[in-house]
Amino acid sequence: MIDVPIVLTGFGPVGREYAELVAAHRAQWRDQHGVDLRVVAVRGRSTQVAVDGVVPPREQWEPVEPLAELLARTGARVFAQAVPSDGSDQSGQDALQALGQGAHVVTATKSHLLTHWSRLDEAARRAGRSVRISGATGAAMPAGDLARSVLRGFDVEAAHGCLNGTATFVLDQLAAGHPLDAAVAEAQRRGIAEADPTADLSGADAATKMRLITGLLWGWDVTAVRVEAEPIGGPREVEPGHRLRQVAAARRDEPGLVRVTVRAEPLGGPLGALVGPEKAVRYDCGDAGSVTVSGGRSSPRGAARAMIKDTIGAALEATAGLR
Ligand SMILES: NC(=O)C1=CN([C@@H]2O[C@H](COP(=O)(O)OP(=O)(O)OC[C@H]3O[C@@H](n4cnc5c(N)ncnc54)[C@H](OP(=O)(O)O)[C@@H]3O)[C@@H](O)[C@H]2O)C=CC1
Ligand SMILES: N[C@@H](CC=O)C(=O)O
Repeated sequence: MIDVPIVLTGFGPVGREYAELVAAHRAQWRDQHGVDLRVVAVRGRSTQVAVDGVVPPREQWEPVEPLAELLARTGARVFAQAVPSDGSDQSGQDALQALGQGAHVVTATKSHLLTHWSRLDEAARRAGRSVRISGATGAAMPAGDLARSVLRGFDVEAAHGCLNGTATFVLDQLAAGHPLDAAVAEAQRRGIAEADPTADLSGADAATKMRLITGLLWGWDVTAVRVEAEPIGGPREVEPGHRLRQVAAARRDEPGLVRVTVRAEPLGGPLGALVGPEKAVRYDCGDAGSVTVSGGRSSPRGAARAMIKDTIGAALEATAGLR
């Protein structure tokens, strides 16, 4: 049995779902996978709490101690991150700290991956630990797993994806005649859209996820990838049998560039067929054909499930680094 003490940072919708899943399924995963996942501590912005099963109510949390001390004291094997993708340097520093102390990093947070990509990869390889980022590349849809390992040897030529659940949901609401504000508010109510939906609508979030995918797929330095993005505007005429979709794309023969466009996709195709906030990525694999991954819940629960998958994967598989 592999013991997996976990320090979880971030107790918003995703972090709460993650902690609940671990508490509810610990015995099952012990039997099924031979791993004993247990959250031993949870940290917020300024408070933390020791955990033994269910996370105690916030009134019982105490001021945070330095992360290094918490990781050492708990013997953390996994450092799970579900903190805001707000561009702060802290999440990157925390992940580097955890790797330096011998923990794997599992994250749904995206922004520090863009700024710390190479440093995280190097630190993880040095420590012989993994950085797993499925939750950051499309919640429960395993597009990142395909890019990281499953399609090795297929020589992927291009990737096209609907990677932002809010965008797909909002475009369909607009097509059904609802105003933009109402569509975004409903996406927020469902926990899909960010509190500030700018990155959902501008294409920046989809571009971020595609940048991460290119790093996993082709080893691009995601920090340096350029983005050209078309924002979602008002309603638009679309030819029959098609739906508007926000599509993020990258090609191996155009290294360092991700494009996001709003374009008509056929209803019968993998991107046009998406429902609600579902996501999909099509990988064009030359003589191996096209491989599409779609579905997987796009929600805090879906992101938490992706983090669970990554936690179990990091504990069981002998990989190091981001890829
Ligand atoms: N919602 C979704 O469907 C998906 C979300 N994601 C990503 O998952 C991440 C988490 O999202 P979500 O659960 O919505 O929560 P939030 O992004 O709203 O994060 C809130 C939590 O983060 C904590 N926090 C903020 N800063 C720090 C810090 N410096 N150190 C420790 N904790 C901190 C807050 O602490 P406190 O409680 O003390 O305020 C709070 O517990 C985001 O990066 C998001 O982009 C990824 C895929 C899907
Ligand atoms: N706001 C994002 C949530 C996950 O990254 C989305 O709509 O996909």
